[in-house]
Amino acid sequence: LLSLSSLSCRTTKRRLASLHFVPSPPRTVRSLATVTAPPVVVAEDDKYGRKQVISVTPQLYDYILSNVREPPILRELREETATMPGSQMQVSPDQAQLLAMLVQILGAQRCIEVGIYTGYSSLAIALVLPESGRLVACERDVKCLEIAKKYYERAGVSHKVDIKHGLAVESLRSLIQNGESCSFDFAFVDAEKRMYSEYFELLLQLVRIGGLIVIDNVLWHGKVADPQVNDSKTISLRNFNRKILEDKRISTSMVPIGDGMTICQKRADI
Ligand SMILES: C[S@@+](CC[C@H](N)C(=O)[O-])C[C@H]1O[C@@H](n2cnc3c(N)ncnc32)[C@H](O)[C@@H]1O
Repeated sequence: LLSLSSLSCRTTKRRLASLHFVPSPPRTVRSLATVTAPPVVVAEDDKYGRKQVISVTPQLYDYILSNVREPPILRELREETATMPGSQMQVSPDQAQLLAMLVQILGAQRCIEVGIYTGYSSLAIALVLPESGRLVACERDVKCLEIAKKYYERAGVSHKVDIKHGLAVESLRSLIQNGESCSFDFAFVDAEKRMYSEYFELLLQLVRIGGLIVIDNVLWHGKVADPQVNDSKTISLRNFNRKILEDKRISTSMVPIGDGMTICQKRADI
């Protein structure tokens, strides 16, 4: 989804105002990318311990993308989706690569996705699942599903994807009612932002101990860190992030990739 590099200049400038650039403060984010300043910032105050932090400028983000191995079928889907009228955000190629890596590291057999859209992230997951693996993928929009199904077919992974058409919360509840609790290795959440807490609670039942729940958009275009922004989605995400931080049932890491992803692992002692 939205790269941090494409945060609005207003938000980004505010975020960067407390930081000291080397060698000199940029006037805009674009000037960082195209003129002189390197994408390295050093925090000035003790709070950050003068730590060096990489800021992902457009130039650096181009470089990151040039180092992503994106399968041609995924690239085609991404490009077709981007040209659709009113197109929504897909995960970015670097995010898709990370999701695929996590699935492979886990040796996952059973995965869940909440929010397929046209299928970019779900296809990235299905491509790396073993032949015996299954991805239960939830989506309410039938038109998006048509595109996703077309690409699952073309990629030869249709047999690995079990589409649940409808509201995701209902699909997740019916999996629990069918006795599938603790049977999934990996879950990815990228649907209605105000429902994240509900998705998370249901997925925590469905995922096994040691399994992962990955949540997208946790930085919400930087708005979660801006006290001036208080719309309902931003407040929900802020509350969700706090809830995750305090939740002793999981280990967690917030990763500033794409629009921000939190990786949670279900702990043994819940
Ligand atoms: C940001 S898009 C997902 C993008 C997708 N992960 C990708 O990388 O291409 C969010 C999707 O969630 C779906 N969605 C939103 N609310 C939903 C709900 N309550 N139940 C099921 N799907 C939902 C939307 O229709 C939309 O397709």
